[in-house]
Amino acid sequence: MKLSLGCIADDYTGASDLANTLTRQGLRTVQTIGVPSDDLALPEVDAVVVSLKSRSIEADVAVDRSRAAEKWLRGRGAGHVLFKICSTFDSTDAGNIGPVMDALRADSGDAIVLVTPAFPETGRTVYQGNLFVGSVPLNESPLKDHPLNPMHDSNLVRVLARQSQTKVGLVNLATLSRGADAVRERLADLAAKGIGAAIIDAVFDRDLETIGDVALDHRLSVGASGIGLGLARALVASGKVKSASAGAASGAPVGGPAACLAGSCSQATLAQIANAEKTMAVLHLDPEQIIAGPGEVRRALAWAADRITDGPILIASSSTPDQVAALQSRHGRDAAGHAIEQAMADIAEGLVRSGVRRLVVAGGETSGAVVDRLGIPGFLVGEEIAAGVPVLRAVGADKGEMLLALKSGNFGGAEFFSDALKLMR
Ligand SMILES: Nc1ncnc2c1ncn2[C@@H]1O[C@H](COP(=O)(O)OP(=O)(O)O)[C@@H](O)[C@H]1O
Ligand SMILES: O=C(O)[C@H](O)C(=O)COP(=O)(O)O
Repeated sequence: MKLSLGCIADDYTGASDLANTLTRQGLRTVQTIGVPSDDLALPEVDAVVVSLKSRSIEADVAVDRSRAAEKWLRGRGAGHVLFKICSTFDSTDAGNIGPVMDALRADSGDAIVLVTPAFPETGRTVYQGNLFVGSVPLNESPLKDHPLNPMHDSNLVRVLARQSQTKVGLVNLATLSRGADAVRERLADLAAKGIGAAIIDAVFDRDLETIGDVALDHRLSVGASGIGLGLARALVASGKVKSASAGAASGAPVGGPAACLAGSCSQATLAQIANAEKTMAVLHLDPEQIIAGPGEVRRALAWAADRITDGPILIASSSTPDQVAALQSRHGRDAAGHAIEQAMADIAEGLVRSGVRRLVVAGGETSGAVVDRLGIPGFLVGEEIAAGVPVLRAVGADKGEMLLALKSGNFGGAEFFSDALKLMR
């Protein structure tokens, strides 16, 4: 297998988001969980997206795991590696985008790295280096209340510079609008001044195509699904990849009971949970009881056992920002987050043990905990449920056929949970 594109994603929902984009742009793509073991039978693909749960861990561990993934991808022929981060640049001043980028840039030999989280299809645009979520700057969006990575500065040149060892520059929209050669000239100017990374503006998909053209001159880029779209279109346009049908990975229906787990506390997910109350049984977990001990997991599994054969269920730990802040003040941000992630994994394990083979998970860190606990080594990309969220068909799992959807906290429409289950048969 000789890859045309290797990708390292810092969370599992972001990985499936990118795998979805690449697939729809005609790249045969597989999403792996971690660096695949040699005995994992991978299909002939153009791109591999290695999912890591590295967004919110210690920076040095994130660097080590990302470099191991890069080594595996380069070893299978990937001339270009995309470090996939969140379209809302989820990170803190302690990292991990900057430290991982610095390490991968050193490995790649690139003088300068293009960086953009733009993903216009989901309302993520960058102008003068400032990230907008819909019509508001990042620091005025719901991401300011993220439980683990609250975002308080929309200026990504500043944000990345605080995390990185290298100086960070800007390629603005005016330069981008003059085309790929103008971007190349700007990058050369910045690199000549010792600047090792450049935030690049992007507002429309056509901007991403220009970025993708230029990015392929390099061995590394950093960004979200938008730059993935640009890279994919550039690979196809250059003839380096023969565009495959954008069709979903098909397979036999899985059937059986279906369940949804929500650990995301995003505004979008809270609304989706409220809407799901109209179509399925919903259990709201008590976060305090989760932290207190295993009783809340046992209660959830007993609740599920009474209902799972009657129709889909949803179990949510999600709370409002004020409730999240109060819990964190009592127990600590990381401790609370970890405890709840592990409880969701316990519940997922119990549901699968009881026969669930169709599982929707809302939240990137939550998805990481759940998928790791289920021991699923990889996914094929199925139909798109909503922008950035595909149906995933597990490959290599020891539990037989499974369908999952790993929903980025901020993605999906109002009826996402029922929309997903309609496509997960
Ligand atoms: N009620 C709650 N209070 C505090 N933290 C919570 C609560 N429910 C979930 N969490 C934690 O919040 C974090 C949500 O992150 P994640 O799953 O990545 O969602 P998103 O995709 O919205 O970022 C996880 O660490 C999760 O365990
Ligand atoms: O928003 C994106 O680019 C990705 O889908 C992503 O990284 C989502 O992360 P989340 O933690 O699930 O919001």
